[in-house]
Amino acid sequence: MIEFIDIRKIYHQGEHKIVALDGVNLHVKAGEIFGVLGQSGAGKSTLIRCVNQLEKPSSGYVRVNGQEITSLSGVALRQARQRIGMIFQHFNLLSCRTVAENIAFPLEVIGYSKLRRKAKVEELLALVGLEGKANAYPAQLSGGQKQRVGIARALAGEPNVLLSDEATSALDPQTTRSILELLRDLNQRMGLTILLITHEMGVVKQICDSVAILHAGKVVEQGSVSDLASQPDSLLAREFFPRSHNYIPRPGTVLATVAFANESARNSIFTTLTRRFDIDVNILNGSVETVGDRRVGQFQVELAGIKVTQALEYLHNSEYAVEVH
Ligand SMILES: Nc1ncnc2c1ncn2[C@@H]1O[C@H](COP(=O)(O)OP(=O)(O)OP(=O)(O)O)[C@@H](O)[C@H]1O
Repeated sequence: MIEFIDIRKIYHQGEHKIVALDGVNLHVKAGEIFGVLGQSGAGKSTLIRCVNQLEKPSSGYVRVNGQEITSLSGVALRQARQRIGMIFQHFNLLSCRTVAENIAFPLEVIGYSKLRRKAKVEELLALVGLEGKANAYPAQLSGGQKQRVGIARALAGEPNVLLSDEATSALDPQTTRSILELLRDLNQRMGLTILLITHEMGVVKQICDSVAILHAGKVVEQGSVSDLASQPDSLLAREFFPRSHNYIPRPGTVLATVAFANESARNSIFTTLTRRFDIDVNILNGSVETVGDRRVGQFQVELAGIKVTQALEYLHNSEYAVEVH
């Protein structure tokens, strides 16, 4: 659906060269919610803006809906962009236009008649839960309502791809959750492919199917969120399950991280280890998170007893991932 092929982007500032993207290869599959996570300056905005050509890559290609968008210009680019909606951190609404007029704006540009615009705006208002707000101005809306207008406007041209540029970063946690729920709902009901950039782990946790972690213009990890979260040594798991590095194993004990991606497994494992291998299990730290429809967890444990090696082997051979420190 969206393919980034060896994308490099270099900005020139006087004598200085800033390498914002350094050989990015990614594949966003149709119908998924794909998150790009990274710290400030990692290159996230540059990357997402390459999809609709708000930024031209210095080299490499971007394919959207099977079409190489990087080679398009003029009318062909405008038509391709119609299939790609975008929402922004600060909503980018026109303050002098009502909600209905903001949503109708892209429809005016593509030449819808007044009657068709009215019907489409009503449909979009209902879709984002803003019935009754057609005549309000942006200044009269809450942040969450403004983003709903942004989403309705982005969907006006009936895109099959939605780009989200830190769309919830300016919102409080509860509003963030409701906007993410709306995005998930649109993704499921309309089969909308969503590419979002964020610096918030909570966003990835709540709605992303896949994730790429960007660092200094390079992808340093990518994959399915639940797979990465259940690998003890992935960067994503390190973020999901912060570890304490203060534990010094007591003599004769082994310090290990045990990860799992199946909640029913967790309940009995430490009891099983104790009974089966006659070892002591001291849980030092750990938690369980909901990731998509899976419960994923990690525990740091201290193991003591003669059969610790056998217990670790048992874990390795079952549905746990284990890292011994
Ligand atoms: N128009 C520009 N001219 C020069 N340098 C730029 C330009 N846009 C971005 N950069 C630089 O490119 C790098 C990547 O910036 P980008 O905005 O893509 O990162 P980001 O991960 O989105 O950061 P943030 O989360 O702070 O928005 C940074 O070093 C930034 O300073």
